[in-house]
Amino acid sequence: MEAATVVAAPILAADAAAKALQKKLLDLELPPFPAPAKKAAAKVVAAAPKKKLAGGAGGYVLEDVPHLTDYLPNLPSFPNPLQNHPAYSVVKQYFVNADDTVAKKIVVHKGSARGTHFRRAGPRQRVFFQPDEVSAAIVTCGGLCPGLNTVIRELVCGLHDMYGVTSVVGIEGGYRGFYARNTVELTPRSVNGIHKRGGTVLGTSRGGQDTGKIVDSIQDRGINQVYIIGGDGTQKGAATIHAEVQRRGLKCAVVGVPKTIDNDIAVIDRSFGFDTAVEEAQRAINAAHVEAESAENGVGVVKLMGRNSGFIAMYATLASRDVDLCLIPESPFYLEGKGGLLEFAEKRLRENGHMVIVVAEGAGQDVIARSMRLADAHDASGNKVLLDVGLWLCAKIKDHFKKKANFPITLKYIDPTYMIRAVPSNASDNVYCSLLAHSAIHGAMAGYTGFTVAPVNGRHAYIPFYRITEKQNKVVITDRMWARVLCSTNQPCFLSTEDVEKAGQDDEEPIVPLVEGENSLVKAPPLLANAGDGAALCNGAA
Ligand SMILES: Nc1ncnc2c1ncn2[C@@H]1O[C@H](COP(=O)(O)OP(=O)(O)OP(=O)(O)O)[C@@H](O)[C@H]1O
Ligand SMILES: O=P(O)(O)OC[C@H]1O[C@](O)(CO)[C@@H](O)[C@@H]1O
Ligand SMILES: [Mg+2]
Repeated sequence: MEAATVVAAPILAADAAAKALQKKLLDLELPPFPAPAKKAAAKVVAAAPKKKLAGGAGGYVLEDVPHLTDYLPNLPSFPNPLQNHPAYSVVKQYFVNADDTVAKKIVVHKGSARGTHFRRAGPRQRVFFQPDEVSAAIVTCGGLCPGLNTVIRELVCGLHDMYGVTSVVGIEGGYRGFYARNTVELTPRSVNGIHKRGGTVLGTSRGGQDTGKIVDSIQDRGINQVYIIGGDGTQKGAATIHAEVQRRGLKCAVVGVPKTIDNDIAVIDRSFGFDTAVEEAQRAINAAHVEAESAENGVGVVKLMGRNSGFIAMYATLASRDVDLCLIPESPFYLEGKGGLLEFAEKRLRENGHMVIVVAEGAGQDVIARSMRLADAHDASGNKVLLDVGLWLCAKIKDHFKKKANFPITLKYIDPTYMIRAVPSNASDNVYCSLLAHSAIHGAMAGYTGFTVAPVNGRHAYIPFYRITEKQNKVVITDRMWARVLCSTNQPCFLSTEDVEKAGQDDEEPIVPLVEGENSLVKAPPLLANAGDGAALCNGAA
């Protein structure tokens, strides 16, 4: 059962809309919390999340996150110990204002509603945990990602250095570690230097998410802050853990820290480790380019990670500028015939004598499955096991040119998939991970729970789990960023009008093209006035 969603009202009808909204929100109040239950008897089935919405003038909507006092109304609060911390005492406005929020959408028009906002992350004046009362646990789940160790380190050190928390344990081997393994004690000393290593010192896994047993373990061990680092699957697991913790009436903050090399988590700006992965991918693309350039009709093929979302391939392509063709899961392609991949490869080789192809591992899965008549297989977490698009593509290209008289090619295949995620995070990801960990700690100490922390439009925010898990972040192929890729590679877009229409169907808000004099504020300069063809093609680039 899902609570009603509030629709943002236009700014012109602000007051009336706000009143109607307030009335709706009153109806959405959480029901009184049931008496604390002991343990779940059988398998836990998560209830649909109750949305916590607050409305304001001009169609403003706050999609708030749960707070421990929602179901434990008499919890005492304490002054934040940070205000006596020598490092922070000089900061003029260290605590965020109680009503600070972060806008989901920052490009607006004169008549736009203010729209969805999230609670701003950061330290609060009052906290709901005494330092010596906190018993924190950290777990990492899903695939590896650069920066995991940095987040672990900063959670331990941040809790210790900012709030004086000394009891932190690590759960080993992902979700199943809660009930199948002992915990490891984490201290600033034991985690010192781990940020310089790839992987996760806690270990990770897929599958094994048994909510009942996990919450039993949380309850039995007296854990009252859980930091869960992982991707979309992990955040879904965290949502069910939070729902069960709340059902049992436990004073335990459940905090999600989003991790995904694929950058496939919705709403947030980008996920940690992504920057490092793109940088690492450059090394493989460079190698492919060198190999291709040095051979007669050299073809370099690089396969990069990206199960359902092609961000790594897209950004690596844009960064490199040596790529002739970028294939991602979101953009279908075909091999044979007019406008197909093989025709393009032939043309590019005739023009340049070499070419580089970057392919995301999730690209072309339908085409391969059809050609091989294979049944779906899934991993322990339920993710589809991918067919090897890299090997398949190489075989198809080789076959094609073998049949051509006087067109010998030299093809080199580079598969650096695990190499780009098993490295330590770079400097920018390290700073990002540190801030993320701090924001997570401030939220938990302030009593917030059931949230994922991440930057939204450059500001850290607390985002309800349902917002993060309801859909995956994907490359929008009708957006300007993908156009920039096509513009830089000059590859065919492979799309029919039907494909383009279908691609636009998932867009959250309908795109209204600006028409000069009608809905545009500024009279647009004529295209090509001061620019070359390239600039006109990429017109509108932000
Ligand atoms: N719908 C779900 N509900 C509860 N738990 C889930 C769900 N989906 C996945 N999980 C659990 O979350 C953990 C991680 O999931 P998964 O293997 O899909 O990786 P992820 O967190 O999505 O990270 P990534 O995809 O970046 O590797 C696993 O232990 C899995 O069992
Ligand atoms: O082989 P594993 O560990 O299941 O991970 C592979 C998957 O994990 C990811 O790196 C996401 O974390 C995907 O890009 C990739 O498909
Ligand atoms: Mg995932």
